[in-house]
Amino acid sequence: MPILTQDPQQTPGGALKRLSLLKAAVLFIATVCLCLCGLLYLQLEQSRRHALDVAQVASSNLARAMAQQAEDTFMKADLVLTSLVDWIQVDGYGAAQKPRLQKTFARRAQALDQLHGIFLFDKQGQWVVTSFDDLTRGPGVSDREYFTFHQQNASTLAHIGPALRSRENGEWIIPVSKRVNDKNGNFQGVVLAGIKMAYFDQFFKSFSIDDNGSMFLALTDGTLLARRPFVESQIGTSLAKGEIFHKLLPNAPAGNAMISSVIDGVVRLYGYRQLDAYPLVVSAASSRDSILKDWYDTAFQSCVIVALVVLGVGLFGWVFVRQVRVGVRVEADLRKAKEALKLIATHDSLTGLANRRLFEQALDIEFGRGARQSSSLSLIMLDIDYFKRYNDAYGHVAGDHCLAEVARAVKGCCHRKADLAVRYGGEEFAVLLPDTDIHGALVIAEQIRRSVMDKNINHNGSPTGYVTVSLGCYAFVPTGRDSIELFIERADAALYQAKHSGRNRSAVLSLEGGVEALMRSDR
Ligand SMILES: Nc1nc2c(ncn2[C@@H]2O[C@H](COP(=O)(O)OP(=O)(O)OP(=O)(O)O)[C@@H](O)[C@H]2O)c(=O)[nH]1
Repeated sequence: MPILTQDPQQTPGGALKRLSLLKAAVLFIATVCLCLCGLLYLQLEQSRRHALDVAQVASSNLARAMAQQAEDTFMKADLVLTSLVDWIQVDGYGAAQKPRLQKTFARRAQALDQLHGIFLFDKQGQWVVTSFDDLTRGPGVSDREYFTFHQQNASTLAHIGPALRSRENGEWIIPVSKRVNDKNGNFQGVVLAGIKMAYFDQFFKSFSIDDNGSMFLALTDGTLLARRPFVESQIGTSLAKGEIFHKLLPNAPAGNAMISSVIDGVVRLYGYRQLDAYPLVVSAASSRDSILKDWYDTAFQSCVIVALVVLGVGLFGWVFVRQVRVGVRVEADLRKAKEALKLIATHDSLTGLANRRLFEQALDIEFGRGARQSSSLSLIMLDIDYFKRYNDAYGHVAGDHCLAEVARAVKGCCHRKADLAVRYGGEEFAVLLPDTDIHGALVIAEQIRRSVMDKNINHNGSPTGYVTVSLGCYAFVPTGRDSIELFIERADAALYQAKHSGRNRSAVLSLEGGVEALMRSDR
């Protein structure tokens, strides 16, 4: 009958608690690391957005300033052209008017910094009057876009054409022109104000943008008029397929977008704006790399710090988990050692059967159980016959072997889990049979007796020639006020009777205290 006395710390539940502590530790460390990474991500994402927002406001403001400047520049040229056209249409541009016109052209051109010059062309495209002293000679401008535009369009509004090189001095200019009509509205020529591209270049340079930033002025059809950085070969190229002209302008006349340039492929944050009064678009952009340069530096430093912290926490966690694992191992070893000690303390080392200490604990428990359940408790006391002679004949070592063999036979007849085989002392054994009446006890006693006989252990000192045992059985229903000593004494008395009746037999003690039955050996 196994006695379970468990230390709560050594139960499987304790091990489970350790295991869940380990899991909790791993979970906690993983959560801390994840939280750190999450916080870093949130913080970096927030600062990245902030940097982009600031850059967005800056590029919007820049685009607004550029739009204002471009509108002022072109409006002034437009006003000059309007007054000149009015004058020419009233007075004509005959030989008599030319000197006055030339002076007026020159004065107006000098008055506006942005103007390269003012030109009047007749309906064949030949120079009539210019703001320059010398009249240019040549094949004329009938091939120029602005000239053919006015030739073919009756509109008297100012026209801004693609940038071109002046045939006067080769300077890059943006042409602003107006149609000149006769009294009947027929085409009579074109007045042109050339706006210096250098003027815009100077204006663009007055803003501080990063080395990879860009600013440009373009027609609404995407034709590039002026750009910083200035690359001559790019002037006149079309930006129509770029995202600003292709996608953004059709939806909103002003805005911001992070896009890759169609000109140089650099990713920039563009602020763009279409002018209200003229078919022009301005844009200012800072490269993404320069906007985020400080952010990249901060992000790198933060990542290094967080990586070090995560590493530290991970290392600490690893050490902690290792310690817990070592603790679990040590605890398991201790548990095994304690179990071994308990086994030593409660079992006989020679036979492996329960010792008297365990027997007494079991008796205590079974007396209580029997009383509670009103069930019969049986005890068999057995003793090897003529064992002294066996020792004398074969020696103590052989005697020990014999004892172990008999113990095996006894143990083999304890079929129920609650049955307890005990080495009571010397060559005497006891078998405690809970919930068993005297008949059952006698059956088991006989099984033990036969089992020992069946082992056929030679014993010259015994009349039978082999080792036999004598057994005494006693059974009663505990009442709760019973004496353990009396219980053992009665079984012992039955054993005494079996011995004195010739050995190799089982005896039963009746409830009245007398020996009721003797069962002889059948061999
Ligand atoms: N080898 C060995 N002998 C033991 C052990 N314990 C007790 N004995 C011996 O068992 C013998 C018991 O002898 P007795 O009490 O005279 O009984 P017996 O010779 O078996 O005679 P009956 O019981 O009357 O049949 C003694 O000689 C003890 O020394 C043990 O652990 N090992």
